[in-house]
Amino acid sequence: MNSDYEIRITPSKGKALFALKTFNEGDIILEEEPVVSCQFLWNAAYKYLACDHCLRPLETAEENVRRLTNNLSISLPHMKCCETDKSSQTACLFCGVLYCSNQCQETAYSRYHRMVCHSADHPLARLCDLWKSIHYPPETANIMMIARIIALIEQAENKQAVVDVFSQFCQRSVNENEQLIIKLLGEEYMAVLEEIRQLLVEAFPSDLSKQWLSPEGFLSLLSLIATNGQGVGSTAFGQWVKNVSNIQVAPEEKASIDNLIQLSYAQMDEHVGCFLNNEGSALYSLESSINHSCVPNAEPCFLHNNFMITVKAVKNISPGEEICISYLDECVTSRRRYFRQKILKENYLFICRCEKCELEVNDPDESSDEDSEDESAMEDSDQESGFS
Ligand SMILES: C[S@@+](CC[C@H](N)C(=O)[O-])C[C@H]1O[C@@H](n2cnc3c(N)ncnc32)[C@H](O)[C@@H]1O
Repeated sequence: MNSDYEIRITPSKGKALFALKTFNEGDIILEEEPVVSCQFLWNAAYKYLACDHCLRPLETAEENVRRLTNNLSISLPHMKCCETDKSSQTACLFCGVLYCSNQCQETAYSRYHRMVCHSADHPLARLCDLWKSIHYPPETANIMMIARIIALIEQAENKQAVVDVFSQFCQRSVNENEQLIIKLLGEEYMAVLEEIRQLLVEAFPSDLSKQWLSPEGFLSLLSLIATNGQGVGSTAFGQWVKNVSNIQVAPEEKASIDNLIQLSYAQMDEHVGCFLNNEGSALYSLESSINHSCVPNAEPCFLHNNFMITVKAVKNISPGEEICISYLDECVTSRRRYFRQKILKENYLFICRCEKCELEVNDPDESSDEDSEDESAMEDSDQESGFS
Protein backbone atom coordinates (compact mmCIF):
# COMPACT_ATOMS: atom_id res chain seq x y z
CA MET A 1 0.00 0.00 0.00
CA ASN A 2 1.50 3.32 -1.12
CA SER A 3 0.71 6.41 0.92
CA ASP A 4 1.74 8.93 -1.78
CA TYR A 5 -1.17 8.24 -4.15
CA GLU A 6 -4.17 5.96 -4.66
CA ILE A 7 -6.36 4.73 -7.48
CA ARG A 8 -10.01 5.76 -7.22
CA ILE A 9 -12.97 5.11 -9.51
CA THR A 10 -14.49 8.33 -10.86
CA PRO A 11 -17.94 8.66 -12.49
CA SER A 12 -16.72 10.45 -15.63
CA LYS A 13 -13.31 8.89 -16.36
CA GLY A 14 -13.27 5.46 -14.73
CA LYS A 15 -10.07 4.70 -12.83
CA ALA A 16 -7.93 7.69 -11.88
CA LEU A 17 -4.81 8.31 -9.81
CA PHE A 18 -5.06 10.77 -6.91
CA ALA A 19 -2.31 12.37 -4.84
CA LEU A 20 -2.39 11.67 -1.12
CA LYS A 21 0.46 14.09 -0.35
CA THR A 22 1.90 17.30 -1.72
CA PHE A 23 4.17 16.98 -4.73
CA ASN A 24 6.22 19.99 -5.74
CA GLU A 25 7.03 20.76 -9.37
CA GLY A 26 9.87 18.44 -10.43
CA ASP A 27 9.17 15.79 -7.76
CA ILE A 28 9.07 12.16 -8.80
CA ILE A 29 5.56 10.84 -8.16
CA LEU A 30 6.21 7.22 -9.08
CA GLU A 31 8.55 4.92 -10.95
CA GLU A 32 7.67 1.47 -12.23
CA GLU A 33 8.75 -1.28 -14.58
CA PRO A 34 6.18 -2.48 -17.08
CA VAL A 35 4.14 -5.65 -16.78
CA VAL A 36 5.12 -6.35 -20.37
CA SER A 37 7.01 -4.45 -23.05
CA CYS A 38 8.45 -4.97 -26.50
CA GLN A 39 10.62 -3.13 -29.00
CA PHE A 40 8.85 -2.20 -32.23
CA LEU A 41 9.59 -4.65 -35.03
CA TRP A 42 10.76 -2.20 -37.70
CA ASN A 43 12.81 -0.36 -35.08
CA ALA A 44 14.64 -3.61 -34.31
CA ALA A 45 14.90 -4.56 -38.00
CA TYR A 46 16.60 -1.22 -38.74
CA LYS A 47 19.29 -2.12 -36.16
CA TYR A 48 18.23 0.16 -33.35
CA LEU A 49 20.08 -2.15 -30.97
CA ALA A 50 18.33 -2.51 -27.63
CA CYS A 51 18.04 -5.06 -24.85
CA ASP A 52 15.24 -7.45 -25.80
CA HIS A 53 13.91 -7.22 -22.25
CA CYS A 54 14.42 -3.67 -20.91
CA LEU A 55 15.16 -1.71 -24.14
CA ARG A 56 18.44 -0.32 -22.75
CA PRO A 57 20.68 0.76 -25.67
CA LEU A 58 23.31 -1.80 -26.66
CA GLU A 59 25.36 0.46 -28.94
CA THR A 60 27.90 2.87 -27.50
CA ALA A 61 27.00 6.54 -27.93
CA GLU A 62 29.67 6.78 -30.64
CA GLU A 63 28.35 3.77 -32.59
CA ASN A 64 24.87 5.22 -32.19
CA VAL A 65 25.68 8.69 -33.51
CA ARG A 66 27.72 7.24 -36.40
CA ARG A 67 24.84 5.00 -37.49
CA LEU A 68 22.17 7.71 -37.14
CA THR A 69 24.21 10.29 -39.06
CA ASN A 70 25.75 7.78 -41.49
CA ASN A 71 29.01 9.55 -40.66
CA LEU A 72 31.74 7.17 -39.54
CA SER A 73 34.22 9.97 -38.92
CA ILE A 74 32.44 11.29 -35.81
CA SER A 75 34.41 10.70 -32.60
CA LEU A 76 32.88 11.55 -29.27
CA PRO A 77 35.04 12.97 -26.48
CA HIS A 78 34.42 12.05 -22.82
CA MET A 79 33.26 8.51 -23.58
CA LYS A 80 32.92 8.02 -19.82
CA CYS A 81 29.62 9.87 -20.34
CA CYS A 82 28.41 6.91 -22.41
CA GLU A 83 26.56 4.47 -20.17
CA THR A 84 26.61 1.42 -22.45
CA ASP A 85 28.45 -1.47 -20.84
CA LYS A 86 29.31 -3.91 -23.61
CA SER A 87 31.04 -6.31 -21.24
CA SER A 88 27.75 -7.27 -19.56
CA GLN A 89 25.84 -7.91 -22.80
CA THR A 90 24.67 -11.38 -23.65
CA ALA A 91 22.56 -13.23 -26.25
CA CYS A 92 20.03 -16.05 -26.30
CA LEU A 93 21.98 -19.05 -27.59
CA PHE A 94 18.99 -20.34 -29.52
CA CYS A 95 17.32 -17.33 -31.17
CA GLY A 96 20.13 -14.78 -30.81
CA VAL A 97 18.15 -11.90 -29.25
CA LEU A 98 20.41 -9.61 -27.27
CA TYR A 99 20.27 -8.52 -23.64
CA CYS A 100 22.11 -5.81 -21.71
CA SER A 101 22.85 -8.20 -18.83
CA ASN A 102 22.48 -11.74 -17.53
CA GLN A 103 19.86 -10.42 -15.18
CA CYS A 104 17.61 -9.24 -18.04
CA GLN A 105 18.17 -12.51 -19.90
CA GLU A 106 17.27 -14.59 -16.86
CA THR A 107 14.20 -12.50 -16.04
CA ALA A 108 13.01 -12.69 -19.64
CA TYR A 109 13.59 -16.44 -19.82
CA SER A 110 11.88 -17.22 -16.56
CA ARG A 111 8.86 -14.98 -17.29
CA TYR A 112 8.10 -15.30 -21.03
CA HIS A 113 11.06 -15.89 -23.35
CA ARG A 114 10.95 -19.72 -23.10
CA MET A 115 7.56 -19.64 -24.89
CA VAL A 116 8.43 -17.00 -27.52
CA CYS A 117 12.03 -18.02 -28.33
CA HIS A 118 11.76 -19.13 -31.95
CA SER A 119 13.65 -20.07 -35.09
CA ALA A 120 13.20 -18.49 -38.53
CA ASP A 121 10.53 -20.99 -39.66
CA HIS A 122 8.36 -20.67 -36.52
CA PRO A 123 4.81 -19.19 -36.76
CA LEU A 124 6.02 -16.25 -34.60
CA ALA A 125 8.66 -15.40 -37.23
CA ARG A 126 5.95 -15.40 -39.90
CA LEU A 127 3.77 -13.33 -37.57
CA CYS A 128 6.49 -10.66 -37.25
CA ASP A 129 6.88 -10.49 -41.03
CA LEU A 130 3.15 -10.23 -41.58
CA TRP A 131 2.81 -7.52 -38.91
CA LYS A 132 5.66 -5.54 -40.45
CA SER A 133 3.93 -5.75 -43.83
CA ILE A 134 0.83 -3.96 -42.48
CA HIS A 135 2.31 -1.68 -39.80
CA TYR A 136 5.07 0.55 -41.14
CA PRO A 137 7.02 3.20 -39.21
CA PRO A 138 6.16 5.36 -37.40
CA GLU A 139 5.08 2.36 -35.32
CA THR A 140 2.53 2.57 -32.54
CA ALA A 141 2.11 -1.05 -31.49
CA ASN A 142 3.74 -4.43 -31.71
CA ILE A 143 2.00 -7.76 -32.17
CA MET A 144 4.77 -9.43 -30.14
CA MET A 145 3.30 -7.71 -27.06
CA ILE A 146 0.34 -10.07 -27.45
CA ALA A 147 2.67 -13.05 -27.87
CA ARG A 148 4.50 -11.98 -24.68
CA ILE A 149 1.24 -11.56 -22.76
CA ILE A 150 0.15 -15.09 -23.70
CA ALA A 151 3.64 -16.41 -22.85
CA LEU A 152 3.58 -14.65 -19.45
CA ILE A 153 0.33 -16.41 -18.63
CA GLU A 154 1.47 -19.79 -20.00
CA GLN A 155 4.78 -19.68 -18.12
CA ALA A 156 3.36 -18.44 -14.80
CA GLU A 157 2.97 -20.86 -11.92
CA ASN A 158 0.02 -18.81 -10.70
CA LYS A 159 -1.73 -18.13 -14.00
CA GLN A 160 -4.76 -16.49 -12.39
CA ALA A 161 -2.52 -13.87 -10.74
CA VAL A 162 -1.15 -12.86 -14.17
CA VAL A 163 -4.64 -12.86 -15.71
CA ASP A 164 -5.78 -10.59 -12.84
CA VAL A 165 -2.98 -8.12 -13.59
CA PHE A 166 -4.12 -7.80 -17.21
CA SER A 167 -7.79 -7.54 -16.31
CA GLN A 168 -7.03 -4.33 -14.36
CA PHE A 169 -6.26 -2.47 -17.57
CA CYS A 170 -8.90 -0.28 -19.22
CA GLN A 171 -11.18 -2.46 -21.41
CA ARG A 172 -13.59 -1.41 -24.13
CA SER A 173 -16.78 -2.67 -25.75
CA VAL A 174 -16.57 -5.03 -28.76
CA ASN A 175 -17.64 -2.21 -31.06
CA GLU A 176 -15.05 0.20 -29.68
CA ASN A 177 -12.35 -2.48 -29.93
CA GLU A 178 -13.05 -2.77 -33.63
CA GLN A 179 -12.97 1.00 -34.17
CA LEU A 180 -9.62 1.27 -32.38
CA ILE A 181 -8.08 -1.52 -34.40
CA ILE A 182 -9.27 0.05 -37.66
CA LYS A 183 -7.60 3.27 -36.48
CA LEU A 184 -4.44 1.37 -35.55
CA LEU A 185 -4.02 -0.62 -38.76
CA GLY A 186 -6.24 1.00 -41.37
CA GLU A 187 -9.46 -0.53 -42.71
CA GLU A 188 -7.74 -2.17 -45.68
CA TYR A 189 -5.77 -4.47 -43.40
CA MET A 190 -8.62 -5.75 -41.27
CA ALA A 191 -8.81 -8.99 -43.32
CA VAL A 192 -5.16 -9.79 -42.49
CA LEU A 193 -6.04 -9.77 -38.80
CA GLU A 194 -7.55 -13.24 -39.05
CA GLU A 195 -4.29 -14.52 -40.56
CA ILE A 196 -2.40 -12.92 -37.68
CA ARG A 197 -4.72 -14.51 -35.14
CA GLN A 198 -4.28 -17.94 -36.75
CA LEU A 199 -0.48 -17.62 -36.54
CA LEU A 200 -0.77 -16.82 -32.83
CA VAL A 201 -3.02 -19.87 -32.33
CA GLU A 202 -0.43 -21.98 -34.17
CA ALA A 203 2.32 -20.58 -31.91
CA PHE A 204 0.30 -21.11 -28.71
CA PRO A 205 -1.82 -24.22 -29.27
CA SER A 206 -2.82 -24.90 -25.64
CA ASP A 207 -6.51 -24.79 -24.66
CA LEU A 208 -5.76 -21.93 -22.28
CA SER A 209 -4.22 -19.75 -25.00
CA LYS A 210 -7.00 -20.61 -27.44
CA GLN A 211 -9.46 -18.94 -25.05
CA TRP A 212 -7.45 -15.70 -25.18
CA LEU A 213 -7.04 -15.99 -28.90
CA SER A 214 -10.71 -16.45 -29.86
CA PRO A 215 -11.67 -13.80 -32.49
CA GLU A 216 -13.24 -11.63 -29.80
CA GLY A 217 -10.49 -12.26 -27.23
CA PHE A 218 -7.79 -11.40 -29.75
CA LEU A 219 -9.50 -8.13 -30.71
CA SER A 220 -9.81 -7.13 -27.08
CA LEU A 221 -6.11 -7.92 -26.47
CA LEU A 222 -5.18 -5.72 -29.43
CA SER A 223 -7.45 -2.99 -28.14
CA LEU A 224 -5.98 -3.35 -24.64
CA ILE A 225 -2.48 -2.64 -25.92
CA ALA A 226 -3.74 0.22 -28.10
CA THR A 227 -5.65 1.87 -25.22
CA ASN A 228 -3.11 1.34 -22.46
CA GLY A 229 0.21 1.00 -24.30
CA GLN A 230 2.77 3.66 -23.49
CA GLY A 231 5.56 4.47 -25.93
CA VAL A 232 9.06 3.77 -24.58
CA GLY A 233 12.26 5.27 -25.93
CA SER A 234 15.95 4.91 -25.11
CA THR A 235 19.06 6.40 -26.66
CA ALA A 236 22.80 5.94 -26.18
CA PHE A 237 23.74 9.24 -27.85
CA GLY A 238 20.97 11.20 -26.09
CA GLN A 239 22.20 9.90 -22.73
CA TRP A 240 25.78 10.86 -23.59
CA VAL A 241 24.57 14.37 -24.50
CA LYS A 242 22.75 14.65 -21.16
CA ASN A 243 25.78 13.46 -19.19
CA VAL A 244 28.38 15.46 -21.11
CA SER A 245 26.33 18.63 -20.66
CA ASN A 246 26.66 18.21 -16.89
CA ILE A 247 30.44 17.94 -16.67
CA GLN A 248 32.66 20.93 -15.94
CA VAL A 249 34.88 21.83 -18.91
CA ALA A 250 36.63 24.98 -20.12
CA PRO A 251 34.37 27.36 -22.14
CA GLU A 252 36.22 26.66 -25.44
CA GLU A 253 35.78 22.92 -25.00
CA LYS A 254 32.12 23.41 -24.06
CA ALA A 255 31.58 25.39 -27.26
CA SER A 256 33.24 22.67 -29.34
CA ILE A 257 31.13 19.91 -27.70
CA ASP A 258 27.94 21.96 -28.23
CA ASN A 259 28.91 22.43 -31.85
CA LEU A 260 29.49 18.68 -32.31
CA ILE A 261 26.11 17.92 -30.73
CA GLN A 262 24.32 20.44 -32.92
CA LEU A 263 26.03 19.19 -36.06
CA SER A 264 25.27 15.56 -35.18
CA TYR A 265 21.57 16.27 -34.66
CA ALA A 266 21.46 18.16 -37.97
CA GLN A 267 23.03 15.20 -39.78
CA MET A 268 20.66 12.77 -38.03
CA ASP A 269 17.74 14.89 -39.16
CA GLU A 270 18.90 14.47 -42.74
CA HIS A 271 19.65 10.74 -42.48
CA VAL A 272 16.93 9.29 -40.22
CA GLY A 273 14.53 12.21 -39.63
CA CYS A 274 12.66 11.78 -36.37
CA PHE A 275 13.69 8.13 -35.86
CA LEU A 276 16.37 8.78 -33.24
CA ASN A 277 15.53 6.35 -30.47
CA ASN A 278 15.22 2.67 -29.72
CA GLU A 279 11.45 2.51 -29.56
CA GLY A 280 8.83 0.16 -28.28
CA SER A 281 5.71 0.10 -26.18
CA ALA A 282 4.85 -1.18 -22.74
CA LEU A 283 1.97 -1.71 -20.35
CA TYR A 284 2.38 -0.15 -16.91
CA SER A 285 0.11 -1.14 -14.10
CA LEU A 286 -0.06 2.22 -12.29
CA GLU A 287 0.86 4.64 -15.04
CA SER A 288 -1.96 3.27 -17.22
CA SER A 289 -4.46 4.40 -14.58
CA ILE A 290 -3.43 8.03 -15.12
CA ASN A 291 -5.98 9.96 -17.17
CA HIS A 292 -5.36 12.62 -19.77
CA SER A 293 -5.69 16.34 -19.08
CA CYS A 294 -5.23 19.26 -21.45
CA VAL A 295 -3.66 21.02 -18.42
CA PRO A 296 -1.54 18.15 -17.08
CA ASN A 297 0.14 18.36 -13.70
CA ALA A 298 2.51 15.44 -14.40
CA GLU A 299 4.51 13.95 -17.26
CA PRO A 300 5.97 10.52 -18.02
CA CYS A 301 9.69 10.28 -18.78
CA PHE A 302 12.46 7.67 -19.06
CA LEU A 303 15.22 8.85 -16.75
CA HIS A 304 16.89 5.43 -16.58
CA ASN A 305 17.25 5.08 -20.36
CA ASN A 306 15.35 1.79 -20.33
CA PHE A 307 11.74 0.66 -19.87
CA MET A 308 11.45 1.99 -16.31
CA ILE A 309 8.94 4.84 -16.42
CA THR A 310 9.10 7.88 -14.14
CA VAL A 311 6.06 10.11 -13.63
CA LYS A 312 7.18 13.59 -12.57
CA ALA A 313 5.12 16.52 -11.28
CA VAL A 314 5.19 19.45 -13.71
CA LYS A 315 3.22 21.64 -11.28
CA ASN A 316 2.70 21.64 -7.54
CA ILE A 317 0.06 19.02 -6.70
CA SER A 318 -2.00 19.07 -3.49
CA PRO A 319 -3.29 16.05 -1.58
CA GLY A 320 -6.66 14.97 -3.04
CA GLU A 321 -5.86 16.33 -6.52
CA GLU A 322 -6.05 14.01 -9.53
CA ILE A 323 -2.68 13.28 -11.15
CA CYS A 324 -2.99 13.69 -14.93
CA ILE A 325 -0.61 13.53 -17.88
CA SER A 326 -1.20 14.69 -21.45
CA TYR A 327 -1.75 12.01 -24.09
CA LEU A 328 -1.26 14.71 -26.74
CA ASP A 329 1.72 16.64 -28.07
CA GLU A 330 2.19 20.02 -26.43
CA CYS A 331 1.28 21.81 -29.66
CA VAL A 332 -2.17 20.16 -29.59
CA THR A 333 -2.76 20.65 -25.86
CA SER A 334 -2.42 24.39 -26.36
CA ARG A 335 -5.08 24.48 -29.12
CA ARG A 336 -8.77 25.32 -28.79
CA ARG A 337 -11.19 22.90 -27.11
CA TYR A 338 -12.86 21.89 -30.38
CA PHE A 339 -9.55 20.80 -31.87
CA ARG A 340 -8.31 18.94 -28.76
CA GLN A 341 -11.59 17.09 -28.40
CA LYS A 342 -11.59 16.13 -32.05
CA ILE A 343 -8.08 14.65 -31.88
CA LEU A 344 -8.81 12.76 -28.67
CA LYS A 345 -12.11 11.43 -30.00
CA GLU A 346 -10.66 10.30 -33.30
CA ASN A 347 -7.45 8.79 -31.97
CA TYR A 348 -8.27 7.69 -28.46
CA LEU A 349 -12.06 7.28 -28.73
CA PHE A 350 -13.03 9.33 -25.68
CA ILE A 351 -14.60 12.67 -24.95
CA CYS A 352 -12.19 14.60 -22.76
CA ARG A 353 -13.64 15.59 -19.42
CA CYS A 354 -10.57 17.31 -18.07
CA GLU A 355 -10.82 20.49 -16.05
CA LYS A 356 -9.88 22.71 -19.03
CA CYS A 357 -12.38 21.09 -21.41
CA GLU A 358 -15.14 21.29 -18.78
CA LEU A 359 -14.40 25.02 -18.24
CA GLU A 360 -14.49 25.68 -21.98
CA VAL A 361 -17.61 23.60 -22.54
CA ASN A 362 -19.49 26.57 -24.02
CA ASP A 363 -16.79 27.42 -26.56
CA PRO A 364 -18.06 27.16 -30.17
CA ASP A 365 -17.97 23.69 -31.72
CA GLU A 366 -16.51 24.70 -35.03
CA SER A 367 -13.16 24.56 -36.70
CA SER A 368 -11.09 27.54 -37.79
CA ASP A 369 -8.68 27.71 -40.76
CA GLU A 370 -5.86 27.29 -38.27
CA ASP A 371 -7.45 24.06 -37.00
CA SER A 372 -7.74 22.63 -40.53
CA GLU A 373 -4.08 23.32 -41.19
CA ASP A 374 -3.15 21.66 -37.91
CA GLU A 375 -5.34 18.66 -38.62
CA SER A 376 -3.23 17.61 -41.58
CA ALA A 377 -0.07 18.12 -39.53
CA MET A 378 -1.62 16.02 -36.77
CA GLU A 379 -2.30 13.14 -39.11
CA ASP A 380 1.47 12.67 -39.22
CA SER A 381 2.15 13.49 -35.59
CA ASP A 382 -0.58 11.28 -34.15
CA GLN A 383 0.92 8.36 -36.01
CA GLU A 384 4.29 9.20 -34.54
CA SER A 385 3.11 9.43 -30.97
CA GLY A 386 0.86 6.39 -31.22
CA PHE A 387 -2.13 6.08 -29.00
CA SER A 388 -0.42 7.09 -25.79
C1 LIG B 1 -4.94 4.61 -20.11
S1 LIG B 1 -6.58 4.62 -19.62
C2 LIG B 1 -6.60 5.61 -18.19
C3 LIG B 1 -7.32 4.93 -17.03
C4 LIG B 1 -8.79 4.72 -17.24
N1 LIG B 1 -9.57 5.83 -16.73
C5 LIG B 1 -9.27 3.40 -16.64
O1 LIG B 1 -10.40 3.36 -16.16
O2 LIG B 1 -8.53 2.42 -16.69
C6 LIG B 1 -7.25 5.66 -20.89
C7 LIG B 1 -8.74 5.73 -20.85
O3 LIG B 1 -9.20 6.50 -19.73
C8 LIG B 1 -10.28 7.36 -20.09
N2 LIG B 1 -9.83 8.76 -19.98
C9 LIG B 1 -8.56 9.19 -19.84
N3 LIG B 1 -8.51 10.53 -19.75
C10 LIG B 1 -9.77 10.97 -19.85
C11 LIG B 1 -10.36 12.27 -19.86
N4 LIG B 1 -9.65 13.39 -19.76
N5 LIG B 1 -11.71 12.36 -19.99
C12 LIG B 1 -12.46 11.24 -20.11
N6 LIG B 1 -11.97 9.98 -20.11
C13 LIG B 1 -10.63 9.85 -19.99
C14 LIG B 1 -10.61 7.02 -21.52
O4 LIG B 1 -11.60 6.02 -21.53
C15 LIG B 1 -9.29 6.46 -22.06
O5 LIG B 1 -9.47 5.59 -23.14
